Amino acid sequence: AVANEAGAPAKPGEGKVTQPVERKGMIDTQPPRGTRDFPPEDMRLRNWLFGEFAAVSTAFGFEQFDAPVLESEELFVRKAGEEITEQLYNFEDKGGRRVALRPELTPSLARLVLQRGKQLPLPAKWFAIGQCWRYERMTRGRRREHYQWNMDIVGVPGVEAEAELLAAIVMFFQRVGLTAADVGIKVSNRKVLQSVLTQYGVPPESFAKVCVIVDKLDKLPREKVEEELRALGVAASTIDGVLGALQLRDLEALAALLGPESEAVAELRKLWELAAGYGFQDWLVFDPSVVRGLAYYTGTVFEARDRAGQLRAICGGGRYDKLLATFGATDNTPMAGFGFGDAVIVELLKERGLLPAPGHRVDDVVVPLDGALRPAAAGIATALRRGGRSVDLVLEAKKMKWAFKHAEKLGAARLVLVGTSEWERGAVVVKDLAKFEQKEMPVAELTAGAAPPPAA
Ligand SMILES: OCc1cccc(Br)n1
Repeated sequence: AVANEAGAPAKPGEGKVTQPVERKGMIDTQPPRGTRDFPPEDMRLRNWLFGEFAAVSTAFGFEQFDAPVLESEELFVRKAGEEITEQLYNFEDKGGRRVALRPELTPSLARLVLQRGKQLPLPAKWFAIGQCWRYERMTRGRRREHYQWNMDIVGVPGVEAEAELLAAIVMFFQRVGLTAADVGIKVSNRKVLQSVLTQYGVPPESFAKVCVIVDKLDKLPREKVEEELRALGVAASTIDGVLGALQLRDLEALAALLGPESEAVAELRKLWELAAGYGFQDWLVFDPSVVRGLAYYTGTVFEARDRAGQLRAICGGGRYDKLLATFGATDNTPMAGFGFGDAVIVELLKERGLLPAPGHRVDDVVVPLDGALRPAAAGIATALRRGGRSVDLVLEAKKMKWAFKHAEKLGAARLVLVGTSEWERGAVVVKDLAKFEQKEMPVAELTAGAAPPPAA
């Protein structure tokens, strides 16, 4: 810890960095609790995964945005008892401001939409890939950060938006080699729960809290859920009615329960019809027990799970038409979106043997065989780089044998040797490491593809 003047460990907020204490031994080289490093071999996998996220988002015509990881705490203070807000990574900064590391991206999106107001052409289709945080007591040893891919559609009231979002999720799964036999997407609609609660006379203001509690059904024993509902004032008979509705497993039974005028039934039927058009109906499972744990969902909700049910949700999302109103907006703007974390998907791909192992490789290794030729070698490397090649320029005096092994280790296609006698003839030696051929080549030929240097 950094000591303050008195030499005592600095207390939170007193973190003034003064004279570094005399260090006894090595610093702790591990990252902070609950966080991960991404050394190159892990960063290559992360770049591959994020590349797939971005490729799908682009295929759907979405634009990328980002916002600070640090947000005002007020963006996330909600009174619905959600785990995500109870584990907020929040603190007071040195200016006395209440701030938080974002636990999700949706509130930041809402803030940007409000910031733009009428200037934002609708519908807006935005995506982001951002690090999100939670502060969980390490008793459960779970991570405190993850990266989340979000896609959101602003300004489309119909389930056409949700169908497009589900199509993007399915395209991602297909791109990485998963099938509808591996993954199912459970779909429901919070209006199911809303209708049942209304039938039992539960006041609308309890709706969000009831959803957050009912969402715990697949994590907590039923009696614990019933206890939390009772504490909310939900009568035992209502709980039986609610839990009974959540056991339904087809739309016809739901229509029988909620009646032919039910909005939930109409929206779900429309969604299935659109899914058939896209061709991903096989991925969908109607499951009214899906409510999701975020208070602000108002309509469709969905989550993707491995069909074996061994893992936590791969991704989840839904419609949240009233979020802007909770931030003070006067008119409601329809919004729908999903969040897709970077952890469960990697576990699933690893289990299925679908995880790529992208290696580090370069196109060319350039090595001067004499120190006097180092400027020449640098010029060749620059020309090759301008021509789009990735080039490892050997920076120290090395023998050919070492350079050869180094080029092999880097998976290089060519080893370019800059030697005195060849250089005098305006040439270099190029070893093709795939064909095991070697030939002398004029520098002009080797660097022919190079773009001219930028105009001075
Ligand atoms: O999905 C909940 C969540 C939020 C922030 C960080 C982590 Br790890 N997990």
